[in-house]
Amino acid sequence: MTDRLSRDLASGVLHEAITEIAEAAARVILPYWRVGTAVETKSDDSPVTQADQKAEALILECLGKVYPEIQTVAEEAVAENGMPSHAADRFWLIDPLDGTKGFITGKESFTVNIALIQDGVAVAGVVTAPATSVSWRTGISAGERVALRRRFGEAWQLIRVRDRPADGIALLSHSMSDEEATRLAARHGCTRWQGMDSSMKFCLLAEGRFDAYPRTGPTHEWDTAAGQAVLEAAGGRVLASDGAPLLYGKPGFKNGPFVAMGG
Ligand SMILES: Nc1ncnc2c1ncn2[C@@H]1O[C@H](COP(=O)(O)O)[C@@H](OP(=O)(O)O)[C@H]1O
Ligand SMILES: [Mg+2]
Repeated sequence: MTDRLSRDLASGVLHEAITEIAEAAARVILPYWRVGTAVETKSDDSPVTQADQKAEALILECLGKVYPEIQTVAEEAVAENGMPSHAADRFWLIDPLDGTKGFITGKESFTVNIALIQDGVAVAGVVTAPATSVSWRTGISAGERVALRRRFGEAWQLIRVRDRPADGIALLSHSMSDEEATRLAARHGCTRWQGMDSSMKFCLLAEGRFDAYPRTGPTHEWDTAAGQAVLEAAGGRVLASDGAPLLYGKPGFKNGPFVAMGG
């Protein structure tokens, strides 16, 4: 394809554009953090705040201006209007505030997520952590896809997964008991583990600070796509239970179990 989106994807312009949008969304979210923001409950019992809704509205407006022809699948729009019946060949997956439970209790590990899916593959993505003003994204260097990190306003640094040490450390969702977590980490060759909310887990693997993120419980595709794009660009992998890379545009935009790995 030789349309503008394809050219922007190949040149790196698209990766920079979605990062600007994610960082603008972070600036919308931050005033709602640690101020006792009101919490509503969605029909699936998960929490939502004005921060989620306002950040998503900004992201959809900005993406619509830059790439008007591309389908968007976004967490709060789905909660409001239902799941789209199909996925286009190319579409955006958007989670304006991943880790909402941690956000509400004042923790730092909540993120803004935007990913471009092409033929089922997460080909570009940005994850931004408003509380610490850090972004991780895909980019293009010498024609190759790379992973980058920066604090807002600072220069981008290339990041890469580390070779797995003998005493690897797993990152795990908080949604399990300590016994389950220890067993799950050991099953993936890790002697230690740490609990963490949100897609930041993928990014810390991409930076080479941790080694595996196994997930047995359900997630939606917008929870994982941007993190997977960053991790793969840093040399890592995200595998579904069939051992193949996790793909997107599945029925109900739902993921089964997966394991994300560094080096
Ligand atoms: N039963 C379920 N079905 C689908 N997704 C679920 C789920 N339970 C939790 N999740 C997803 O897991 C995410 C939290 O992951 P983690 O535990 O790694 O922080 C939530 O993101 P949100 O906070 O955006 O709602 C939510 O979408
Ligand atoms: Mg989420």
